[in-house]
Amino acid sequence: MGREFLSIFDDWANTYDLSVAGVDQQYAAVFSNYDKILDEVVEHSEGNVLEFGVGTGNLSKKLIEAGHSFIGVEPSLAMREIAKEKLGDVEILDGDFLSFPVISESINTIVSTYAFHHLTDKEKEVAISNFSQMLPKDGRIVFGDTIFQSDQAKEQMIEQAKRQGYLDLADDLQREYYPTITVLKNIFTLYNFNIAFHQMNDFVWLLLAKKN
Ligand SMILES: C[S@@+](CC[C@H](N)C(=O)[O-])C[C@H]1O[C@@H](n2cnc3c(N)ncnc32)[C@H](O)[C@@H]1O
Repeated sequence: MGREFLSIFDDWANTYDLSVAGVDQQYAAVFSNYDKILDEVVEHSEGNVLEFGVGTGNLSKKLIEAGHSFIGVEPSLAMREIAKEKLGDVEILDGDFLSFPVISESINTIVSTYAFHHLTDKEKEVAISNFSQMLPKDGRIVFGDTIFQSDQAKEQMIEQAKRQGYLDLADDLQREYYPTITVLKNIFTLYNFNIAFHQMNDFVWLLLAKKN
């Protein structure tokens, strides 16, 4: 469950860091301000951090450099191998948002960038329910991901991508489960979080949630 896009990431792993640098024109706007987005996630993280969808380890590296105790979870073997090359002796577990090894350390902040949209909205709710149980009072969730202000805004972005000839991007926006702000607000509120959103580029928003 939630792992149906894994082969895409196994294939993308070797060139992923070129994409985030903006080399792939189709995704340049999605990855615009990439470093700033990761820096903001680090800025809002506190204490022991658990990251999902580590990818090639770019956010992990910044969290470790900022002095956080860190555990990563990543389902793609190819991505885990690149992250381990980059990070050295760091714990990166084989797992995903819904299914991962038992974490015995107490966690203060759960983070993720460009990954939560791989879950359907129903699966997102299951994940947040579980994270709410894992986190203490004032525990945080800090996500950066593509989020839309409305279904209509999402449709407009898909049409714009088609007009620009960005057909991979248009397919991606239609295939994966990019949520609206309203859907996320409802889920996080239901599971006892206060939540705020900040827009980081035309696609990506920072989601800041604190457990009551
Ligand atoms: C676009 S990359 C983002 C990588 C990194 N977080 C970053 O910001 O550059 C998405 C990552 O999420 C991982 N992923 C895919 N499905 C997932 C799931 N269900 N749970 C956790 N991670 C998942 C992919 O393997 C990939 O490494």
